[in-house]
Amino acid sequence: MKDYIGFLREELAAHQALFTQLEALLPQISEVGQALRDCLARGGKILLMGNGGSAADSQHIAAEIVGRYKKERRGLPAIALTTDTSIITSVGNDYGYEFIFSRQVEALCSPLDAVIGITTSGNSINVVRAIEVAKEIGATTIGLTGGTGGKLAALCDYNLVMPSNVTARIQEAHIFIGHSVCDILEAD
Ligand SMILES: O=C(CO)[C@@H](O)[C@H](O)[C@H](O)[C@H](O)COP(=O)(O)O
Ligand SMILES: [Zn+2]
Repeated sequence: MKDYIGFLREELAAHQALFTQLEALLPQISEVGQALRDCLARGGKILLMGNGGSAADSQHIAAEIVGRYKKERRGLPAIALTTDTSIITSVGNDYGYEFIFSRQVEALCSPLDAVIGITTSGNSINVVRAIEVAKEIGATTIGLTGGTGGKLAALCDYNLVMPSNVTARIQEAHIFIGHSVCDILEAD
């Protein structure tokens, strides 16, 4: 019987190498956590978006914030812009897929808010457009990307660029960051 252990060992080694490099990003992760605390303290909310696995990450992080991560506390305001299939299909159908997030930012975002775009390439056009609209509104903008950071890197107030070109590895690091900022949001 064929086994996959050699392959898995390589995947694990690549994951571990990336996580070792995350040490260098801890100051930036801390800053983003503080920016999100400031957003909530001034009465803002957190909007998140991404495609595919990053859509799942957006929902996962919003659920931690609205519900509970580790601590008993009041619910905090966060919305994943990836969940309303009526909005996504109508805006996608009537205006185009590239507008599915920007239209929601236009409708829901205030200058008090923070908007988090999650894209491993940094180039998903629907995320890029949404961040552009968030900037016009005056919200705090945060990009979680990989590789070179793509188009998003030039746009956001805070850019967390994972030092990898492999989508799966970048996503694994993104969810570590999502959990880390939840830790910071729940800190005393
Ligand atoms: O989860 C994965 C791959 O691990 C995929 O669903 C992946 O998220 C999709 O291909 C996305 O469309 C990639 O978009 P992006 O990360 O470049 O913005
Ligand atoms: Zn994935």
